[in-house]
Amino acid sequence: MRDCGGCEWLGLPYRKQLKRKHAAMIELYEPLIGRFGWNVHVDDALGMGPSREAGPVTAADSPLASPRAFRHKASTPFAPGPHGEVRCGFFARGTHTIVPCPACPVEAPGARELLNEVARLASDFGIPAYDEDRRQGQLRYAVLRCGWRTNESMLTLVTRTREVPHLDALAQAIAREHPGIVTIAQNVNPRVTNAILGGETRLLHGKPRMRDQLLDCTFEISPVSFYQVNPQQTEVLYQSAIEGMQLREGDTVLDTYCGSGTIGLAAAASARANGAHVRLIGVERNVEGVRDAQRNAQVNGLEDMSDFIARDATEYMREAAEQGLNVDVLIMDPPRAGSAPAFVEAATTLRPRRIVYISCNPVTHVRDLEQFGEAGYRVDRLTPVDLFPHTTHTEMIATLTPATS
Ligand SMILES: C[S@@+](CC[C@H](N)C(=O)[O-])C[C@H]1O[C@@H](n2cnc3c(N)ncnc32)[C@H](O)[C@@H]1O
Repeated sequence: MRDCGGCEWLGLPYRKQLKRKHAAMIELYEPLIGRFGWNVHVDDALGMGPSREAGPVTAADSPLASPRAFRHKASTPFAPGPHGEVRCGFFARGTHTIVPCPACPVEAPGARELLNEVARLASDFGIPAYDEDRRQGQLRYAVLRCGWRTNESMLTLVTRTREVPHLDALAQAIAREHPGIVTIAQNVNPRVTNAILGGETRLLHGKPRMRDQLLDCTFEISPVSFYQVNPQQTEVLYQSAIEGMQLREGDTVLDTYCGSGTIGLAAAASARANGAHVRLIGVERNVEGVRDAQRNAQVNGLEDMSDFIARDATEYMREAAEQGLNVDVLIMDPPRAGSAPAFVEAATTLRPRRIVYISCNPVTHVRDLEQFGEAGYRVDRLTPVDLFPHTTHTEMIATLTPATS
């Protein structure tokens, strides 16, 4: 199982993992804190507790169980076997050699087994797996999303071309065996690339989106929209981010890099539950994500107070700064590359009362926070959240306010 190349810290006690992550974040953020003289320290890492109800744990808690079955997204590449059969598992690091994986302890129960069954059925239907070296064959990847608070799941079969003989029959066979799979989609990726998904998606079975729930909101997610992989810890992340927003009646909240709208909508719903009504604007460049966000606003009864816009976030911010848009609270959650200097410049021109900056890459986080520091913002809170137990990755939340406030 360890041949898969994932979960490099699986053998390390969870307490030690959390301590290491905390120590690594202190080392990374201390020069930044020192440079601006901010009165802030890096909080203890919020680790994964035994359940949602029990809440997060830190290294100080006892006992600390090692998290299991927390990844609600599982994927596999496919490759042809010596007899033309479809093989699946993980690519051995740096190669196109498939390492089989009968079961995975960190994925949702049954997820890996289902992906293995897809490979077996594809072999039975004679659908050829894609050969990365020869660039021939059809079936490239399968991506499975499993609901956390629902029993729904969604399977995406990624193929090299649109026309694939027997693909519909494969989808129907999977659906018959697994009624919980409410969506089976085909995604077409003809490119020579390491990216899993291509630009075209079509429905093979069921409904276009699956449903899940986070922080008492319901979210519909389509096959190509972003949705966090560890829902229990996503709630911890969002809850901590919402606390940092300190929303007030009448606030305008701008949720940038908003994916399917999950953070902003959860924040608006939480404010509403506390009697405060906010206006929400979400910006995301993935059109499918924006469509999901608009539906999610409706599903949660927030459509009258929210707008979602399909745009590049930096372009949107530049225009918003030129037009003097009123923004009270800014949420940022960019991909690993971080934000852009022009985004940060526009954000500081808009001068929101609070900025909550979530990052899956602390290195680019520090880089962007430095620019905020130079433009007159200070960091008031720095919280690591362990979204990815057993790996070296740490998610960070920074809360910023204008230094003169
Ligand atoms: C880390 S995800 C965060 C999504 C969402 N906040 C959540 O919690 O599910 C980053 C998102 O930024 C989007 N994105 C990446 N670059 C962007 C850009 N230049 N402008 C707007 N959105 C972008 C991606 O499509 C993705 O949905």
